Amino acid sequence: MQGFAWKRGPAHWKEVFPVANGDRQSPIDIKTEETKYDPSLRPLNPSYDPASAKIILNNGHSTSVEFDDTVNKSVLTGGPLSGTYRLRQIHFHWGSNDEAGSEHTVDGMKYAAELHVVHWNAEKYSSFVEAASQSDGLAVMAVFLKIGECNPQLNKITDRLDTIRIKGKKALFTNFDPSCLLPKSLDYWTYFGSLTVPPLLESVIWIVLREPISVCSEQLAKFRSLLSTAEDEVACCLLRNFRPPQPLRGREVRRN
Ligand SMILES: NS(=O)(=O)c1ccc(S(=O)(=O)NCc2cccs2)s1
Ligand SMILES: [Zn+2]
Repeated sequence: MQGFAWKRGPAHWKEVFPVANGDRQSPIDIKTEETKYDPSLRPLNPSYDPASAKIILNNGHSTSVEFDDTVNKSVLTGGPLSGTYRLRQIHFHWGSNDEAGSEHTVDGMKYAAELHVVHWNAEKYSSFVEAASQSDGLAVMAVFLKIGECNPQLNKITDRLDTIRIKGKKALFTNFDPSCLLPKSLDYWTYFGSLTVPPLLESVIWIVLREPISVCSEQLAKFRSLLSTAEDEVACCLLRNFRPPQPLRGREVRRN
């Protein structure tokens, strides 16, 4: 059934995952005038070991780089977080053209794409799956990709996509520190939300960086050339994979 919900798109996810209508769903539109400065928020402290990177994968819904999360080798601390969150994977969201593709929006503005750096609370929970069902289980750092200059760091990912075009394909991918995809400033907005894909679990502390990184059309075209279909299926390109903004339901968005 999950595959069916996926295929019919975000508007139908509530038929299989009723939490889609929950009161802490993601993404959201960030209305900058309504964000609240919080002096208790600390600087973000990502600390990643490039040796943690393991594989690059096409799961049919996005492309991800998966990391070794069996030990605290690559972690995120600081910011709004209590304790140490372990790096699990990174992935991207994009659209069918350069005018849309991000999941979060800023005062209604869509960026061309969005990078998600996914971490889990390994201090409190014994596995990623357990953490993913807890209100403080996951921490996802979101980075906007703004159309402009080609991003040489992003080429480390886009140059490998032709080897994982088909859904389910994976390839070795190591010696990669995702900090190379972060902007100069680590200033952020933060709010309590959810996974933006099924099962839409409301277990994510979102940390949205305010400064975007650049991406060019040619690099985005490589993401769109990935297939959402497996070897034995009629080929279908993964042209878009972003969920639109969801109701804020009274939540506060804080900034450092
Ligand atoms: N867009 S997003 O950052 O909200 C993510 C998308 C996929 C994520 S995952 O790879 O961590 N799996 C999430 C899970 C699947 C089953 C139990 S949890 S996180
Ligand atoms: Zn995501």
